[in-house]
Amino acid sequence: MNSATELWQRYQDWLYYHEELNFYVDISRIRFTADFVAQMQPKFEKAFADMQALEAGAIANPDEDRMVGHYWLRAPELAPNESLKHDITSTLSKVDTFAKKVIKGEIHPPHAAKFTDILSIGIGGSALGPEFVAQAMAVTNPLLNISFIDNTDPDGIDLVLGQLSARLATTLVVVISKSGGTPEAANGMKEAKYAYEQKGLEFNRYAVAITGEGSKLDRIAKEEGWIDTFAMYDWIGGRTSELSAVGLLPAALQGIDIMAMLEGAKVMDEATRIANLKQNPAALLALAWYSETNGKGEKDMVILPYKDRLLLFSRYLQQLVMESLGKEKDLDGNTVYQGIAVYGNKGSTDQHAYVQQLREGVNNFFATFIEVLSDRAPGNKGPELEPGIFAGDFLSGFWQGTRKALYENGRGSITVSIPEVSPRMIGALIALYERAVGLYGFLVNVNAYHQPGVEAGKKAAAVILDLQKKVMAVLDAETAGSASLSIADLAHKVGQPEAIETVYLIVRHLDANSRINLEGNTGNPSSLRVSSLL
Ligand SMILES: O=P(O)(O)OC[C@H]1O[C@](O)(CO)[C@@H](O)[C@@H]1O
Repeated sequence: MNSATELWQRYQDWLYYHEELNFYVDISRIRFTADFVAQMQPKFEKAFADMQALEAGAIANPDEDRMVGHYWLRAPELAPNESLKHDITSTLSKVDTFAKKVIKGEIHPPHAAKFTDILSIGIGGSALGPEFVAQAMAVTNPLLNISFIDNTDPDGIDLVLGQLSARLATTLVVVISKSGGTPEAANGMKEAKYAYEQKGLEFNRYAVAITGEGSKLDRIAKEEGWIDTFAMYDWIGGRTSELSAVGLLPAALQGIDIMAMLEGAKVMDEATRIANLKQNPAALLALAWYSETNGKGEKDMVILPYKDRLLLFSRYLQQLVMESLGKEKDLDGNTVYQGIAVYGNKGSTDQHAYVQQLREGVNNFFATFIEVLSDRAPGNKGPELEPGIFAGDFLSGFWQGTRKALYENGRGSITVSIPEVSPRMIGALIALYERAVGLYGFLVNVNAYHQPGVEAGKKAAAVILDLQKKVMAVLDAETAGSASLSIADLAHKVGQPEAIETVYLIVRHLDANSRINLEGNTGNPSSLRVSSLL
């Protein structure tokens, strides 16, 4: 299948086009055969049926005993009961009203007519969607500027708060955490609160929360009298929450048309509900993924949007795909080590970074190009760079050239083409990938809606913080004055001689931040003597 004529035929045979959205999916450059499609047919029939049950309210996340309802966010009429419908519509209208009031100045900071900035605090699904959408829809002069704290890196927090310092008194803080207990989000909130207090500002008059009802964050927000709280429901997973209050409130505050985002997702949902492989763009993606990875994650998914605005799409998809599919066990309890690794930034920039390896190196990936048909805002043609050639022509040429060069060297690619980057298209893209991941999860028989592996890291971190508290207590009790301890003695005295390496790493970090005294050579742990600052 290599002659140009054959490829052109394959392109036409497999091209998916959604007329209303002007949205294309091309999987012709994935080398699957008709036999493979026939073999996959029964699996898809089951996946379509499973997906239908999920949308009807089945417990699709058995471990957490949860329904999976992100599709209802853009079609509340499909929610399985009246109370859920009411939750969706009332939250949406609350988000819309609140954002309009903030933009008009009807909700304003205590000592100014209007908010100028938004500081969004959250991590994972409570940050990646809002960050992606903010960058995708950025404008030169926004109504409100948005900044993000999405980590517990103190230096990163200082940078963001430092940049906001002169405008903190007109900055609205949006704390987002579904569980309301994620340490990074909680720390970001505490650090922001401290910065407000340092300036004599009452934090509660600047803060709103988006969180599950009754969560720790919800209780804090209510007890402290924050401006408002917005509900996050247990049937919405973090990584599929961009079209809930989590993504819609930050977007609406920036003046982004959230109804268009929801509409784009709704139209895409209708298209991806069709139980027919060739007519369903999400099923086509899942088919291509399965073909490339053998249904076992054997190749990585490289996301290459040829559009700066879509730079963060790969990071957004990284969580959506990897947290959903990256599972040790399948739904029957077999050990399967499933998943598909996702990475990428943007073209043509990446052509000058890692595309060399993609073209010629280890063949362990398939590419997904995102092509945006319109180059610039309407009416802005830009300068002619060469006779008859504009900057966007280069971008398009580079994309086509890379697609061709990869294919010729036996490397597969998918191309998703959209007319422009708009709220409607963002909604459609999100809905397309949510459905593709869901269908693929059913194809490979994993629970795509839980993330048990993340808990292991969180628990291990809690153990280390606990050990650090013990280390400090021992140092304060035993080394105040002139005494000091070796690392081995210290580990022994905290009652965990086996954790000597952890004790060393804790001590080295404390020393680098001037919180203890350390003598000796840090590169030679056995030479060290540790003591308290007391
Ligand atoms: O919104 P929360 O509860 O703070 O969780 C943030 C993120 O943490 C995770 O639970 C684990 O990384 C994600 O699934 C989630 O998006």
